[in-house]
Amino acid sequence: MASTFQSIGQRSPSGVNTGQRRSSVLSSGTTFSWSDVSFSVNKNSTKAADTESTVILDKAYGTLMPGTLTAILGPSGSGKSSLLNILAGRVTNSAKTTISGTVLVNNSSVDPVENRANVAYVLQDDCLPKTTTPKEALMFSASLRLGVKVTQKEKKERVDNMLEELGLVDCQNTLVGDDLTKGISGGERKRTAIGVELVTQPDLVFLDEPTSGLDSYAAWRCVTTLKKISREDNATILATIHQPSSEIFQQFDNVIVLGKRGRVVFSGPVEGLSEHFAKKGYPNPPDTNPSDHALFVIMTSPVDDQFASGLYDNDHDNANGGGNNSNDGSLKEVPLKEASVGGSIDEKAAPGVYIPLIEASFFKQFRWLLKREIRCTYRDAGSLIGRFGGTIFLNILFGLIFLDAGRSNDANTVNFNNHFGSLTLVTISAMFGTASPALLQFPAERPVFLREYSTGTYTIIPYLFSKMAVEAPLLFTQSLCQTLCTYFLIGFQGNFGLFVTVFWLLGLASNSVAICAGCVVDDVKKAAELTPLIFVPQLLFSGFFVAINAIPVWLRWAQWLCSLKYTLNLLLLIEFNNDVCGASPGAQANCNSLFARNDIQTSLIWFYILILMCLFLGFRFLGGLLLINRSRTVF
Ligand SMILES: Nc1ncnc2c1ncn2[C@@H]1O[C@H](COP(=O)(O)OP(=O)(O)OP(=O)(O)O)[C@@H](O)[C@H]1O
Repeated sequence: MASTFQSIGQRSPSGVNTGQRRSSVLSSGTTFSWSDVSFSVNKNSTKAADTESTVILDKAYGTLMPGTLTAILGPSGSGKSSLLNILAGRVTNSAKTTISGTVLVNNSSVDPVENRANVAYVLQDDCLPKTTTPKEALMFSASLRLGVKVTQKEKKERVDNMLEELGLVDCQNTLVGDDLTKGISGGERKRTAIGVELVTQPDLVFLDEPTSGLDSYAAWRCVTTLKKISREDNATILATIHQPSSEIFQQFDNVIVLGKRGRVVFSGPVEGLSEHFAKKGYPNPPDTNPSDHALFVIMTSPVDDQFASGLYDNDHDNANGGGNNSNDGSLKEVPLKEASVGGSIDEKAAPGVYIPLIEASFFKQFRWLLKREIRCTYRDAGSLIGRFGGTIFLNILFGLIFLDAGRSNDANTVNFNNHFGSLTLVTISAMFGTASPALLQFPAERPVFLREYSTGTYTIIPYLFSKMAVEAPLLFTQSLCQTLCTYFLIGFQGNFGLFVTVFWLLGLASNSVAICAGCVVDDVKKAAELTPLIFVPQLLFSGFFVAINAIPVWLRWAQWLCSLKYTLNLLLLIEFNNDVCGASPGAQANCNSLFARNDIQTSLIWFYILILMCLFLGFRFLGGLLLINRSRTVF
């Protein structure tokens, strides 16, 4: 049961890593086949021998020929998406899942993970940036994914042709939008997602439910376009589909029907489906869509009867890896075991690693990403207003509540505590204000990154740099706004420029922590739930509620991870300088007590700055690693 994917880690017979051969090998059309593909889910998240497992796919097989459009059909939960994900290299063996089988590309055994870059994969969820237009999305994909041999002029032409072909000309300059922001329609969004992949003229295209959520006309139009592209570009296209109408079903050349117990019921030309069911004792009633009939039989007749009737014993038996369908729709046997000669089977091979094939240079990736990031930022006016409006409102409020608290540098302990308290609260507010936008936005943006990264559009470093290049000036402006609102009202006495700089450092570090958290969780709701876990410890180590010296020694190490603590150390040293503390012996005593309680030392100023920089860079680096790790198992 615990066998690994048989072809994992293998190279093609030529010794070339198949994940890096996008155009050279596949340009003349791709024959893609698979056999004995099994997938099971272990119930206890372990592969121990006694672990119960659920079989999702059992020795699935199929063959796709160049220039054909194939559908994967089956009842809900029959494993359509799982099969597509496995073939596209988006799912690998893990503690919870076991996958085995053989995948052949042009008769050479490949590891689907390494082969990822050769597959244009259109996800069920569109995963497009909401503040981009269809034309910009296609241009972004074409510019970064088509090699330097294609000139920018040709890329523009391809984009225009694709927009035309997909019927997106009228909405090419409308924002994509999302559930909350009105943009192009659902069908247009789906076609844009398809265009983003097809503009690179891939040989192999997989689509997960391209028609879901579309009305019947939009669905028909979508499938018709796919068929046209398969013919014109000699592309090999495979799509999972839910309950297609007769008109849509007839557009497909071939169909693979998944049935019960993870088994393949039928794999062959669309016209052969009724015949297969009739031969096994389930004749198609007149005027009934063969795909509806197939699903109806699978869902309603007793499973044992289905197996007893030989419904799953195809003419193209498993040993041969399934049937093969030529362009004219006729069946042709291809013995896959024979075809796989040259791709040795090594169960001990290391799991495949996806190394994206990047066509564009580092600077080109950075330039395009930066351009998009800037555009998305200024187009998302609501977020900008919320961010800066919130900062200004809150800090004016602090300023009014703590009005002149910073000017009372006398020996009075109450006044001193107000002065210290105002600085602490403004700093806490700065931490939340700079981290929240990233914490709430990044989980929503992450699927776009994962899709683009896994299709080799760009690498992680230009992505993180481009985000930083836009975020850093925004954080600086936010810090400046905050300081302007509080500094003069409260009457802080430290250096204004140093205040802004330290708040900015805090913003950079908090932003990194937020991005790191956004990499761990799946959605905005979970990110919001994670907020206390990230920020409450920061408050505990800030020295405001409890002095650092009062925290148990074995817990004090955690302060090293708290940017708030070092920001406060710096700000207290800037604010409670010689002018403030030296005003009277009482003021000096208060300052000394404050610094001693929180273990703050003037000689360590550069050390505190260094820690903040390390937190900023360290969490950013960790976020990058988490993102790469995610992209291995999730799209
Ligand atoms: N990683 C996983 N862990 C646990 N269960 C899984 C996993 N992947 C797939 N499954 C299960 O496998 C079954 C098939 O899922 P899959 O999404 O492939 O079905 P489907 O045919 O595409 O369904 P639908 O048509 O409803 O989208 C489901 O019961 C699903 O819960």
